[in-house]
Amino acid sequence: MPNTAEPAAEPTVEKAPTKHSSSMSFREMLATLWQFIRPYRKIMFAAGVALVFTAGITLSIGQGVRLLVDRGLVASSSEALSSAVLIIVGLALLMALGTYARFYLVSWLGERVVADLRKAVFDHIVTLHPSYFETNRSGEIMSRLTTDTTLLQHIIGTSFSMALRSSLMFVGALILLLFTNLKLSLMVLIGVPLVLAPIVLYGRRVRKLARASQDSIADVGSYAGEIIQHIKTVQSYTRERDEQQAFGREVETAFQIAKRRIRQRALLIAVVILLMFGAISGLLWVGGNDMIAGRMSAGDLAAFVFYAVMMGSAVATISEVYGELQRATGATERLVDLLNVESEIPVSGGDTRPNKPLGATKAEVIFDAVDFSYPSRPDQPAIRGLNLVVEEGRSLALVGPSGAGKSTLLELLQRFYDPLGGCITLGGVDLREIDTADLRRQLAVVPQQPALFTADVWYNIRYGRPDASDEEVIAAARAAHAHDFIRQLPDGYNSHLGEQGTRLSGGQKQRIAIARAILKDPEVLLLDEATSALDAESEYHVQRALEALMEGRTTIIIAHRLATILHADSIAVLDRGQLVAQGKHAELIEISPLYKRLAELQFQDSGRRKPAAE
Ligand SMILES: Nc1ncnc2c1ncn2[C@@H]1O[C@H](COP(=O)(O)OP(=O)(O)OP(=O)(O)O)[C@@H](O)[C@H]1O
Repeated sequence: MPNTAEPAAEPTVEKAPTKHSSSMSFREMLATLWQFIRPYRKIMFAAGVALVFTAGITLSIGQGVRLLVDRGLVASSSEALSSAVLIIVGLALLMALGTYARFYLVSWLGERVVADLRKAVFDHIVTLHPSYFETNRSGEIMSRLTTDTTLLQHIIGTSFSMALRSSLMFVGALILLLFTNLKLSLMVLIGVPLVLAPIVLYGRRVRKLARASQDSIADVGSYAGEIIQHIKTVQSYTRERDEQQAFGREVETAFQIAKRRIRQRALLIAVVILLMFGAISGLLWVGGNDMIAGRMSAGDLAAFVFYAVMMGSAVATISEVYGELQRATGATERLVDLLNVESEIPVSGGDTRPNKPLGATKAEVIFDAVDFSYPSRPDQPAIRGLNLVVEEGRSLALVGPSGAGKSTLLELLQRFYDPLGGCITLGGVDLREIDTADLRRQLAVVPQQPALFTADVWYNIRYGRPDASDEEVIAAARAAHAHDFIRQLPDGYNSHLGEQGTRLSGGQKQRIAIARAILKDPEVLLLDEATSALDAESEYHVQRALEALMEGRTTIIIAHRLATILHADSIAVLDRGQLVAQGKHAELIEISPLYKRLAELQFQDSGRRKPAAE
């Protein structure tokens, strides 16, 4: 059996998080897969029995052929012929039964193990810290979950069993050959490597090209995916022709690579045929001469050719499967890497059901000398020495120019990242000491671009509290000023919101998100007000809904509207990650030139609309 994927593969310990080098050995791959196969070892054992059984039957068919030729054909006995044919038919029947069991069990094993593996990988992915997804493209993670696992399914469900079966056939055929005719067996033993060496070596080259071909097809796919995703931008800038041409070039490149591959493959097939039939002819010639000279029977010769072909095809199968096993090593390694990434933020069970407040915890939020930079930009502090207190039940508006760090504060408070210096406390407890599920249970976020799932309104509003009753959902929707527009949707609350909620307007999406937050009834509310102006009516409803939601709750709101700012108990002005001023609107206009400028520029428009919102 092939041993390692690469000649220099040293046994590495797969510790997290390893990089993409193909350092996993074949043995390590087996050990990893074994962890997933072990629960089904009984099935594997049964599959093994079926495999040995069918291999044995296949080999004995050679003996049937010998009987058929010697006793039936050569002796011209129709009685012996029929019994030999009956034996062959009987063997075929047994083989069919055995093959049914083997195929079913082995394929079942492949599908089952990969289903478990997919679940394990997904279960792990959803608990990973968000910064992991900033440094790893989601497309790549998706491809591990689909392509890599599919490859493993093929390996476990097909290739392993083929390799095992071929090895058994090889050994069995060899033994039977040796019994039949020693001279010819030696010829075969020398001939098989001679015939197969060029095929195997050349096959490797073809496989490399096949991989390149697959990669280029993947490029074509991701190119098309991006264009479809941004179809409106493409059309509005009338870039259809350019995109068609660019896509055409990608497809042509893929075709050129495929052309090289098929040319090589065609050549390979031709070489295989020539070598195989050349070798068989050689055997027939030597064996035929032996037969004429009376040194062996016609049946022996027939059985001999049968076994020689079987041996040759067994070796060819093993060499073919060998390439696949190498690719499986890469796929397994990538999956193990993913499974080994440890979340930097520990996530506890993620059980969202109990919606209880933490005993005596007061919903007071304190940022104490917080320093933070994003992992992808370690040299650029996003928050610097920030001190901020949000008293329980009070609201704080965050204002500041773009990139000041407002969203970052909300992310830190949800513990998607940990501060590099200082600490953040909720009710006097450091966030790092609160179970993340408990922490997040007390928070609700209404983002600028609410995330809606491809499901109905019920599901989307219930997302933060799946056990809420229909009445509670409707009450939350009413409080969020969403009930009326939801009722007017084609199927009311049963209406599907389409992919990412695209069938709703911006203001409507926000009100769904507000209803979701109201239903969750959190201790602390985090709001990111929409920058894009809503129409006056939408804004009125959203504003009212927010007021209802903020009532008596600790609220931190990234504010873009004067109405919101005037309502807030306190306003914090941020600039380049630092707190530059804090107070009420009137004070800040006096003491903070930055705030004055922001108020003049940014809050002007909404200021004018204020009467509508009030
Ligand atoms: N995921 C991220 N990775 C790296 N840097 C980031 C990330 N998110 C934000 N930043 C950087 O951190 C700084 C603060 O960004 P943040 O999003 O908190 O600003 P903001 O005040 O919310 O701005 P805006 O009002 O435009 O949303 C910016 O310099 C930004 O480029």
